[in-house]
Amino acid sequence: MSVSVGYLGPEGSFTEAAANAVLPSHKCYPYATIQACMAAAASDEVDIAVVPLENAIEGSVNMTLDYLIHKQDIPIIGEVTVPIQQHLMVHPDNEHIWKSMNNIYSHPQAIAQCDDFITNTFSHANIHYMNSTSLAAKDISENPDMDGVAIANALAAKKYGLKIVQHHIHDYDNNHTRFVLLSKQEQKEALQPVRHEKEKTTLMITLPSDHSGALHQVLSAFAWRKLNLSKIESRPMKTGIGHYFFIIDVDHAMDDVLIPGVIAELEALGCGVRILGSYPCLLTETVKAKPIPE
Ligand SMILES: O=C(O)C(=O)Cc1ccccc1
Repeated sequence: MSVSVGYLGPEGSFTEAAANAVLPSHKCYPYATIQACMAAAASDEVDIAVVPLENAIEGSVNMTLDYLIHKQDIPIIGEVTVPIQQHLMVHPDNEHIWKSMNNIYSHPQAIAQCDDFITNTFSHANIHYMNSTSLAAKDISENPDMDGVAIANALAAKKYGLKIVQHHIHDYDNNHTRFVLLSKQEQKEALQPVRHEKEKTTLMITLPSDHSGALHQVLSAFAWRKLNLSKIESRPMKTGIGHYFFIIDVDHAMDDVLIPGVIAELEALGCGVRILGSYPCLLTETVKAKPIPE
């Protein structure tokens, strides 16, 4: 059965590439912002939303995390990590004058991933933050007089007929972004053909106020059960200085014993616990091998 998939558009974004990599045979629909894409999944306009959550160079995509925490409780049903290559591209009319152009357009994460390159090569330029890298590429392609360059991926350059003038301009080689799949349904059928390496559970935890050693006790609840944590991050509760949620990724699927045991222990400490999802870490290159003929 085919499902509908929303992604941060327009076509040619990194998010579209991630969505196509894991759900290649499903229809994908572009949304102008991360929030609009998540809202589409919350209102059942699409079955699954694919949005960026974390980048190896720049850290969390706070927009995504905060929407999940504060706006809509849409479970994480899968994650996929993909390599990210940033390139500098211009309208073909401007191929030979790109160094003198005065405006750089891209998504804030892409701008941040290329900070050294921008500082060294474009210190004179104005930076324009766009909703996505592909929107930046599209705008440049439609406006040769914009006096600008875009930072985006090779797919966007191809799709919008732009000329890549500098390849691989991200500051660190190992540039990866982790995208999450969000859905109100489990979507077992859609995900069943996609191989995965392991499972994770993401929890949002609030500490009891003014309780010394509370975070230490929270971490002990995972430690003595030998549950490995792959991420811990604090995000503001937005209720006052010093009020934080902790978002914790556990390298373990929701089960009947260990994770419920942790949650019960944390609640006994006075913590609030919300499960943001328990989900497979999907592998991109693989759609399940064809069955061997009998
Ligand atoms: O702007 C895009 O193309 C996105 O999909 C968001 C993004 C930006 C930079 C790195 C990874 C994802």
